[in-house]
Amino acid sequence: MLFEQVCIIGLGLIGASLAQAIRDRQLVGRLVAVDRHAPSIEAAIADDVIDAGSDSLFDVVAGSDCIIVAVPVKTVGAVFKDIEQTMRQGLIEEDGIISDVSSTKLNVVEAAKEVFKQLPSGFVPAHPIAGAEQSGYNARRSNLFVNHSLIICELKTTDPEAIDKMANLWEGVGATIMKMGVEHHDAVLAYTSHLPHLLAFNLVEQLASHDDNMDIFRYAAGGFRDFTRIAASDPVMWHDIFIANKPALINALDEYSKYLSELRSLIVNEDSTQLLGLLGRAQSARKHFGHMLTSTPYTKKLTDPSNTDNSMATSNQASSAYIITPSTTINGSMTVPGDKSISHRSIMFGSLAEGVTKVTGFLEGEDALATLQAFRDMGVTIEGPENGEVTIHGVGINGLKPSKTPLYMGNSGTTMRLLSGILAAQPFDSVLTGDASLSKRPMERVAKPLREMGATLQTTGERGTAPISITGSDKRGSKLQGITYDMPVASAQVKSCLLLAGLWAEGKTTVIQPEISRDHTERMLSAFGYDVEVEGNKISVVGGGQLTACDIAVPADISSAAFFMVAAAIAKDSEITITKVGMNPTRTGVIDILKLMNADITISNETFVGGEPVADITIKSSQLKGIQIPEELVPLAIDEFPVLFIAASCAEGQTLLTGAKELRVKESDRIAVMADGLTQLGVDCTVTEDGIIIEGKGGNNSEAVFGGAEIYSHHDHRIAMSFSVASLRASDTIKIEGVETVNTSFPGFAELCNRLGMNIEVKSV
Ligand SMILES: O=C(O)C1=C[C@@H](OP(=O)(O)O)[C@@H](O)[C@H](O)C1
Ligand SMILES: C=C(OP(=O)(O)O)C(=O)O
Repeated sequence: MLFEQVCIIGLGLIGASLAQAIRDRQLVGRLVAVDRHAPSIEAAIADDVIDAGSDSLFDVVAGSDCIIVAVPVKTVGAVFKDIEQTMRQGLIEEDGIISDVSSTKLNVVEAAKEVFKQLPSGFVPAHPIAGAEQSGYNARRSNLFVNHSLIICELKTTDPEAIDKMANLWEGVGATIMKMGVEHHDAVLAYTSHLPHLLAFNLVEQLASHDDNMDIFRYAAGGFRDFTRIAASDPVMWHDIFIANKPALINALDEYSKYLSELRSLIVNEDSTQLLGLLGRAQSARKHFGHMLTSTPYTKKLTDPSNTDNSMATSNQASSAYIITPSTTINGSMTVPGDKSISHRSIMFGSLAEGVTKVTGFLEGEDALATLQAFRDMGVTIEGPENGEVTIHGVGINGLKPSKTPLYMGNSGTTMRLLSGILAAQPFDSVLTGDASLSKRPMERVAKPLREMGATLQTTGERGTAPISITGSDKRGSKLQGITYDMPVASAQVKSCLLLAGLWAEGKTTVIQPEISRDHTERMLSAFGYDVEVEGNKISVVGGGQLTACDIAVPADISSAAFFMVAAAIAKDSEITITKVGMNPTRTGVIDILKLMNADITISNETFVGGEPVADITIKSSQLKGIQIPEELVPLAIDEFPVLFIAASCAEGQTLLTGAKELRVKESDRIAVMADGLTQLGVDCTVTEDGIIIEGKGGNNSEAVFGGAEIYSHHDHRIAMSFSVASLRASDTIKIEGVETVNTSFPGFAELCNRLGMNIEVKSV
């Protein structure tokens, strides 16, 4: 039993629901209640909700080790006086718990100070974020608090044990505990609850006072009804709350008036770009705030987006799994989603350009959506995405505004590293955060050269990792300087970060890459009319130029196509054609490697779309052989190695990969994680410092190579998709946990696999 006897004062909706919830779950020894309204007490006794009750505290309180005050805020002070007297009379212990459920907290704490002089050590101010338009004993619901937050305001004077006990009681009735300071509580509630209620009452009042109010109400459709639902709440209660939380509410109201008059002038001036920007930002913030809070994907449907404050999911929780039963062949013609690298850059360049950029084929996956959201947060008006179409109203090279909140990059290394370059050059400060996987990836590789350019930024994570905190040039007082940087690793992200910073730097910024890496930044700079000098592995830009909007057609992503290329090659009697795939020569390493492994690949319909080569790729069942992978191909196939390891397992003989240390710092350590999974599936492999040796089990495409296993994705989309492909040569079921991450680059992956002949069942876990 949590308490011997709990005494609830006030059997309104909250008090009665709490009593019923405690009773149903048998959490305490005895339950008594006080209410001035005798019928409520009588009913509660008759319904066996309480053991005893009265209209006077003095009749029933004796022996209570916990008192919960659930009366209107205005009367809390008077109730405290009664409680103080019962203490003095020795009816209850002085160190017993006294708690409340009031919507405002500063006034409750003040009232307690006034009555008790010294705040009792058992005083635990609490507030359940739950309610309904109905009030009174008869509206009670035993499940009212399930999955709702309960805020405890911690006071220095409160005994931590008392806080724990109250937290246990509320958890017992299903609530999720949150803790915050008293002032903060009142300010937060003023914005999230009190202001919306006030506005709802106000709008109904405004419409009701029109002469033609009946017509207005008769024709008022969903908008009015939705917006004003809460105006049906108890006026006395809300009157008391508004007065009790006056300072914080007035503050919120003043800010609201400012926003409203700005919105008014946008309409008066018919300023479409700004108006659309404001509405678009608000829409996406409303759509995504739940995802941001819970660190769940943008593309995942939340059951009740308005209710996410109650489900503080941790970002690395696996929420869905693939259960894959073996299949043997895969056939058909298909397209895969848009290129991730190009989609990111289309938003970045479009935002920084003068004019309107129209993007088609945009990848509506988590990573690219994180980039899009970040630029919206920095004041850019972006329409869409709708069927891959995005319209970006560029703000010009100096038009970004500081985000009001830290910029959340989700799982996307590309977003974080490229944005670091852009933001290091802005006049304002920024903070960049990411999910648990991104927060482990090295960020000093961009921070260090940016500092050489004169930027001020810190990787505030444990080991040179995110969050990244960037100080704007206004505070720093100097512009970035162009540098020549010899890159220690062949990374397109580092290269792009520095070239982007170079757009604002004084003089020339040159990056020298040890090996060729993807060149989408260079190509897109040219497409937006910015001069880029490319001499072999040396790329330079001169700061101070402008970007001019242009239309971008994003080709299909060869990194996504790679899964189906390997799938068709390792399966029997299979043939797949993937149409309009981006064939940028800095990305086609996967084709070269598969060809060296003897894969039957044909390229057709070669053409150019928006400055990038594209073609159809046809691949048939192949007798693959193991090879030593040429090191110069590594950066050109960097994201395709997980699935190439599946191909190597199905090849005849050994495959040796070297010079691929970079794989260890992707969304997961792709060498270690793939090796673990392959071993689980029965493939021999040896991990080396910069690569892997895989003993192919090859031979006949009709024979199984892999057994069954349960594999964890480690929050890495490419790991999840690669092991899915293995099911085409597996003898048993492969279960992959944590597949929600597939949405970062390939929404619709499982559906497409199934259409082509595989057996993937998606399960929520
Ligand atoms: O610039 C880009 O768009 C990317 C570059 C590569 O990363 P590195 O630059 O770290 O190799 C790649 O792995 C990533 O998926 C996308
Ligand atoms: C490494 C990848 O992406 P990023 O670095 O952008 O997270 C990837 O998509 O495989």
